Amino acid sequence: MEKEETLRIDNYCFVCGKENPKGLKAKFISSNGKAKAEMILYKEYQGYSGIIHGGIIAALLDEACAYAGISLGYYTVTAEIKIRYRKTLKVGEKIIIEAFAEQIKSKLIQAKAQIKDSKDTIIAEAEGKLIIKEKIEKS
Ligand SMILES: CCCCCCCC(=O)SCCNC(=O)CCNC(=O)[C@H](O)C(C)(C)COP(=O)(O)OP(=O)(O)OC[C@H]1O[C@@H](n2cnc3c(N)ncnc32)[C@H](O)[C@@H]1OP(=O)(O)O
Repeated sequence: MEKEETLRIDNYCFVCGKENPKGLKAKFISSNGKAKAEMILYKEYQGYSGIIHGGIIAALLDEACAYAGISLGYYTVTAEIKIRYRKTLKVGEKIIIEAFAEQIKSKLIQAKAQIKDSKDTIIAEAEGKLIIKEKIEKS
């Protein structure tokens, strides 16, 4: 049987990679199944004029879910993610991205994430199903 490829982090993740010059460079902090990041998205990430592209919002929510899963000690891949876009996000607004994850089966982590603006208004929410690929070895 073919051996499964291991997941590697090489700092080039489009959302969080410090070395990806074209990435979003989001800085997540995470522990105990929770993840959080704050950032501002500029014009480079808009769709319609002045409004951040929904695909970028989805990527941030997905990443937040993954970080929440990582903080439980697992590398995962996203099997499913459902996004609810509640308000448009304006270019240049500060946002807070938060996620919460829990392991509900041996290979399945369920995660919820949301993005709020600085007035605490929910911009978008997500529910994700993450499949555990491997346990993170502590170095
Ligand atoms: C720091 C960097 C962070 C980066 C974060 C990036 C996040 C991402 O973008 S990940 C990339 C995008 N996602 C992917 O590429 C995933 C591609 N899809 C796949 O690899 C597969 O379809 C995969 C692994 C999701 C499911 O594979 P499949 O062969 O169907 O599942 P399998 O391995 O047999 O099953 C595993 C378990 O998961 C369950 N499962 C699979 N899919 C689902 C689902 N949609 N809902 C619920 N459970 C599911 C199965 O039922 C099974 O459970 P059990 O062991 O209890 O029977």
